[in-house]
Amino acid sequence: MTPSLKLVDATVLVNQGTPEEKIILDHVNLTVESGEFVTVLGSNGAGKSTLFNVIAGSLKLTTGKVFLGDQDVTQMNEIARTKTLSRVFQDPKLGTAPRMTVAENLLLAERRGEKRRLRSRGLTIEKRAELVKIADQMGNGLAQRLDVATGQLSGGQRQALAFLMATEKRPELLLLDEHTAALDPKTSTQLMDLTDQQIRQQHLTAMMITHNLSDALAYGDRLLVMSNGKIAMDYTGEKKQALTLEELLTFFNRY
Ligand SMILES: Nc1ncnc2c1ncn2[C@@H]1O[C@H](COP(=O)(O)OP(=O)(O)OP(=O)(O)O)[C@@H](O)[C@H]1O
Repeated sequence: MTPSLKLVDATVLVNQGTPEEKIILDHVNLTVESGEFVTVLGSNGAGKSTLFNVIAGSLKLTTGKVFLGDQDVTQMNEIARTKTLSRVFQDPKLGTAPRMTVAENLLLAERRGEKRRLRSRGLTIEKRAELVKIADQMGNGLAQRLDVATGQLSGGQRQALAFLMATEKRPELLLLDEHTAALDPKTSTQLMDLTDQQIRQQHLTAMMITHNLSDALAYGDRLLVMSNGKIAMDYTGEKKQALTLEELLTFFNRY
């Protein structure tokens, strides 16, 4: 089977030719198989967001290649890549349109990567029932707020909506960029459980950046640790299962 993601010698050099020249992604080779759920850890400035940015196309590689499925997307811009991948950010304001209602946002997400414009008359009784069902999966009152402008939602509801929008139309690759970090512990746990459940049920390929070591251990079937723009550790299968919090802490104290 074709992997969902392949990075070949992916390198980003910034401020080229100046005293501030720096490699922020250092010859990274990474293959993520279809259906894998990968958690990504690393200290501040380790290169986690840079890794996601080059995958999503918001940052161009200096050298190397990015493949999504069997397609070489190295030269493809960020918007074109949204046909294949979706991303949820830490900030609940990103990923949803604040003046549009929850229902309108969900309708828009159904058409991710397509050129067709949103038609408000598209919300038939059947469609509404379908959206209620989708929003109800969160169990946080989102389903009762379909006609509310997204800007009026609580941070947790908005982040749940952003997650649902990212997965409503099945992405080839789902990028979760500290998507629970801005939430209170209870809401964060709720969204993390929903995340895991959706990834498993829909057999999604997902990568999740987190600073929460326990979440990185508890979720996913592979764990990457980034350091200085490189993948310093890559734990899969039984090695990931056997990994302990103490070992991870020891690793972090060393870097
Ligand atoms: N466009 C850019 N130009 C110059 N330097 C950059 C650019 N983007 C990132 N960097 C630098 O690259 C390094 C890695 O940043 P990155 O945001 O990927 O780290 P991170 O692991 O996501 O950190 P955090 O946990 O703080 O979000 C940092 O030193 C950062 O300042």
